[in-house]
Amino acid sequence: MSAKPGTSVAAATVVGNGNPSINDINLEALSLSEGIRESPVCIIVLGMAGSGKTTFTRSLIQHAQSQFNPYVVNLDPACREVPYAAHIDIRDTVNYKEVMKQYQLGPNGGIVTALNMFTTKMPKFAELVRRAGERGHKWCIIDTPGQIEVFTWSASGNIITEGLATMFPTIVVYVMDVVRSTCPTTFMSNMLYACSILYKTRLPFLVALNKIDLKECSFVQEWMTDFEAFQDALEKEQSYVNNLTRTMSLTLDTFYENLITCGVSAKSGVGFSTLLTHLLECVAEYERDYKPVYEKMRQQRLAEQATVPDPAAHIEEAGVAVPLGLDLRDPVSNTDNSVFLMAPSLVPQQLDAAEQEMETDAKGDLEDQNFQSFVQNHMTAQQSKRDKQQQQEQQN
Ligand SMILES: Nc1nc2c(ncn2[C@@H]2O[C@H](COP(=O)(O)OP(=O)(O)OP(=O)(O)O)[C@@H](O)[C@H]2O)c(=O)[nH]1
Repeated sequence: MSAKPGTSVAAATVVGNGNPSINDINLEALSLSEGIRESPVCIIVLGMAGSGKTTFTRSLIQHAQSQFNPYVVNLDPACREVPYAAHIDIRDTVNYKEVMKQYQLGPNGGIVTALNMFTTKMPKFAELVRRAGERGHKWCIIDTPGQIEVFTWSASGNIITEGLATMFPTIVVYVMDVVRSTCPTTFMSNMLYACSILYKTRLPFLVALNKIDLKECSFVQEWMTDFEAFQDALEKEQSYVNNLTRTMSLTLDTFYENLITCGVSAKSGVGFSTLLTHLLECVAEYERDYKPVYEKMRQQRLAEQATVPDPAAHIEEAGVAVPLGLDLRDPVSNTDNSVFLMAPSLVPQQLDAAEQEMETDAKGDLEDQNFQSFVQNHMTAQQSKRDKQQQQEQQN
């Protein structure tokens, strides 16, 4: 099922290949200077590729619909289709394939750059989320790209997360595939990743143990709470990293203590009513422990924005631009095919099958004609050669 066209965030000018900064978000201009709003609560859905983020987002929307009327955002520029109706869809703003083509990038570079470009529209994005809150959307659910590191370790992921957290209550849901975590070492690496995201985002964190229709998640919860049980599981595995895993599990003890986990099946919808309760706990946690920190951050930003230095004043300190190894050009300003703002109706359509066939036929005809004239020329040349030979023989 494909989503209905979302709202396009692009409207402003193109900024090179995207050079966003959190300071670009002018809080005063966004009518967000009064303080962190109560709603919508932003729920950022993260997880390893294939863990079930998109399916989870769809289920969460369904379960939260009546109570929280979620506003939905898709930030994965590379997905072909999403199984829910997104209010904002990055694919309506940035043409990921065109980004790859124009900047000569591979798939991951394309996603990062597309996200960077989207982030240059962060003020507009924040404004849309604010207005959604005023229209009665109590939650804003944000689905992120398949490649988790693209979001968690990129400047733009950081700007989006931090930007939202300084304007709205924000929490992170980490979707974990329980089926893939049955091996203690894989479980441990997944947990280390979750832990690193927690430290990086500094936001309330909920682990959704997904796919419990395929595998019960009690073993994961047991490994988190009972060190001996995890050691026993580890003993059964012959791996050279066992010692490291053992040490890590001890280190993560404190992390587990404060972690909220919930078993769900994004496919069947099992566990979602409990998950909603946990999400509300996370919101309370944000209000209690995190809001003061982010409130302080926003005050600092407001103060910084009030005293914006004149860039011209520091012109002498500016360095000299060094050309990059790659030929990174600004996107061609071409109305036919720009990387920015490709609302579905504006995207140059692929030729349909009939048109392609006609084009192929026309090409075929031309090739035929060329070939015929080549043969004709060849034969004429041969004939004139033979005539010349005959003339010479007659003269002799
Ligand atoms: N059995 C079962 N399958 C699931 C569940 N959740 C997701 N899946 C399947 O897992 C696969 C990946 O799901 P997606 O929702 O696309 O996962 P994703 O994390 O968004 O994937 P990427 O964005 O491509 O990384 C799909 O085949 C889903 O049908 C679940 O709860 N149970």
